[in-house]
Amino acid sequence: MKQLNIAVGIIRNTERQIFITRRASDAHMGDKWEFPGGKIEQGESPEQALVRELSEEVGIEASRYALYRKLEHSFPDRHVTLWFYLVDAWQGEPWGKEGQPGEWIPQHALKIDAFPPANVQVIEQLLAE
Ligand SMILES: Nc1nc2c([nH]c(=O)n2[C@H]2C[C@H](O)[C@@H](COP(=O)(O)OP(=O)(O)OP(=O)(O)O)O2)c(=O)[nH]1
Ligand SMILES: [Mg+2]
Repeated sequence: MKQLNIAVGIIRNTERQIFITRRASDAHMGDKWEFPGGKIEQGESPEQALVRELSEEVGIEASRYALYRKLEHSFPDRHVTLWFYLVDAWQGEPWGKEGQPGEWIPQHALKIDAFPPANVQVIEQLLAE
């Protein structure tokens, strides 16, 4: 079975809004909302992958981040380890650089069902803050 390590950014502004993006219809977990991020490549640290993915996907240069939660999830075809980082300082303004929809949403308004099942516990943690 495929084993993937994924670095993910929970980009939060001073108004406690979080920037989320929508996965492409034809991707794994298509049409689900996500925290931007992607695969940690060979030789990369999770932090390096985080900074690279946020630059590629939403056009920001992350400058302050801390590990918020690490979760494992088995999908029918793959096992993923997700490293969720809270990102609270960056340069630039996030946008859907790869053509994906993106929006700021109040932290307390996150919807568990809108995200992949691997995200349940991290969304619960954010909602409980
Ligand atoms: N980015 C992101 N991926 C998530 C989240 N929750 C979740 O289950 N995933 C899963 C979906 C995918 O199987 C995997 C992320 O892979 P990805 O498709 O974003 O990988 P990537 O950006 O490197 O893109 P590529 O190699 O396909 O071009 O993690 C999430 O909140 N954010
Ligand atoms: Mg990605």
